[in-house]
Amino acid sequence: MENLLTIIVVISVWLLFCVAMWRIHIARQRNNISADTSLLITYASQTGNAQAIANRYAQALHLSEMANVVALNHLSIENLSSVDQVLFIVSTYGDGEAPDNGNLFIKRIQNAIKNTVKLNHLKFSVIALGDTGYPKFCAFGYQVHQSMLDIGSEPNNEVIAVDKYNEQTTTLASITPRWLNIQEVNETSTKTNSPQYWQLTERLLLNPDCDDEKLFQLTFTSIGPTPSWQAGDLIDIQPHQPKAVVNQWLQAHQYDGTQLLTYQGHQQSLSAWLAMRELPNNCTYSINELLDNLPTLTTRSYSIASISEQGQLQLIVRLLEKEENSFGLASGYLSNNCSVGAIVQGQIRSVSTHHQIDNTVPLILIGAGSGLAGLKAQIDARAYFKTKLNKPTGPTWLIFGERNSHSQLPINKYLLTLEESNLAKLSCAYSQDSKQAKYVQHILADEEAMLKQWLSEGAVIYICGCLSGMGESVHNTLIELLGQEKLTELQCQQRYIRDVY
Ligand SMILES: Cc1cc2nc3c(=O)[nH]c(=O)nc-3n(C[C@H](O)[C@H](O)[C@H](O)COP(=O)(O)O)c2cc1C
Repeated sequence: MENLLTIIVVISVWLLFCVAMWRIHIARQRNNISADTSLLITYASQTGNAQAIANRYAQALHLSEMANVVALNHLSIENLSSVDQVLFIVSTYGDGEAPDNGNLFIKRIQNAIKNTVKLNHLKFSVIALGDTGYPKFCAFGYQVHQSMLDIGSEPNNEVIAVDKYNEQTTTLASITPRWLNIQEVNETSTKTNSPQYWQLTERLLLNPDCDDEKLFQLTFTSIGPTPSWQAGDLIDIQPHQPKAVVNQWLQAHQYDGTQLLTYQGHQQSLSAWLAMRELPNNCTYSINELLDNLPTLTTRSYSIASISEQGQLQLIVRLLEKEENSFGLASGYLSNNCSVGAIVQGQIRSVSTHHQIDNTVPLILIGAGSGLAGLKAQIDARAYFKTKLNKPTGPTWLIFGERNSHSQLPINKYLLTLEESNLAKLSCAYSQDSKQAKYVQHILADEEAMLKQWLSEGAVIYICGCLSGMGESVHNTLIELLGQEKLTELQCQQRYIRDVY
């Protein structure tokens, strides 16, 4: 008996020792970029693409994500001094600007140059993500490249500019600089997702009988097991052309839409294939050349409005009306053309910078219109934490802008239930109601004292909605009220998070 007790005590002490050593090892990895690292991968990413690529490289090159991958704002001159090679993977945001987690880097390099620092020993490559639809294509990537030249580092190659990166269609091989030795990059082991399909089960118009652009809440269930995601994640939806557009195009170009075509192992009618393709005015391809030559429509990203624990995926989509009866491709597809019961292809994109919110601290949610999606997911996450897991949560303050205050509108009914069920303190700005239009930034200015009080209690600010207009006005108002320095400090502490598009 005594022997058995001794054995149990020895095993327990050994286990405790192992756990302690493991925790020390993890803590070290978190705090340090290891000194003997010769390659560092750094990313600046607003919506998760550049970060996902950085992690795919780390995986493919058998590097530690914790020790070798770092957000650009966390990359110090000392880190750069201690490595031989740096791979920058940076996207461009706003109007040719840096993503929020990379916006301190250029200044840091410029300051180092002023202090006569040189990084001559260092070689680097920049993979720049962007979209040619924006006037300043990959501008931030080019700025990073130039800054590194200015500080004396040697480029391995020109900037690799990637247009409309898509995890499903852009292979690592096609964007990898040659020196990284592509042989080592095992594509299949680093492909994270296979296509996901969702059935539309409900479409609810949130603002009926209004003159405004229509706002829809869409509910989907997953085909197959529900994948998991967190509040703050996005979904990349594959849009489809309206049927009438495909038929018109087929007729104009004299193709038979009913003809069955087999492509990449799947067979369906030409009409079905073309629904997902760009349809140019001039097209002289033979029917068998079409699928190799017409590009697939670019996916569109939407903030997810629910959490996976609810077992369904929700989106809140504003129908973009271009001219009478002509709609935005993706919003038209989701709001008009795709019938309830239809299957939609959509890939969840994890955005880890949106995840790091401690449920116990106060949360200030700010947004307008379809930005309700990202805010609702945060509220749902807190509600789940509080009611299902029985854990204490910090208070939530929702500052929200819509056009019409009519209390019978489903959107306003939803907002009121949040207050009634104590899920959030509510401050609404309605732009079309009062004599003087009111927007969310006006609420911030009116409630300056309360805003500062919440921040002094450790609040996180989370913004979701359109960047031009709401996002920029809120950003500028916060600078006026708090000062640029304080806002940068909040950003570095992950307490100012923007999910704006
Ligand atoms: C609000 C917004 C602004 C953008 N501005 C630019 C831009 O000025 N130039 C550009 O090349 N790409 C721009 N993009 C495209 C992104 O760089 C591109 O989608 C990229 O894949 C995003 O990568 P990330 O997820 O790592 O942030 C913008 C995207 C968004 C959502």
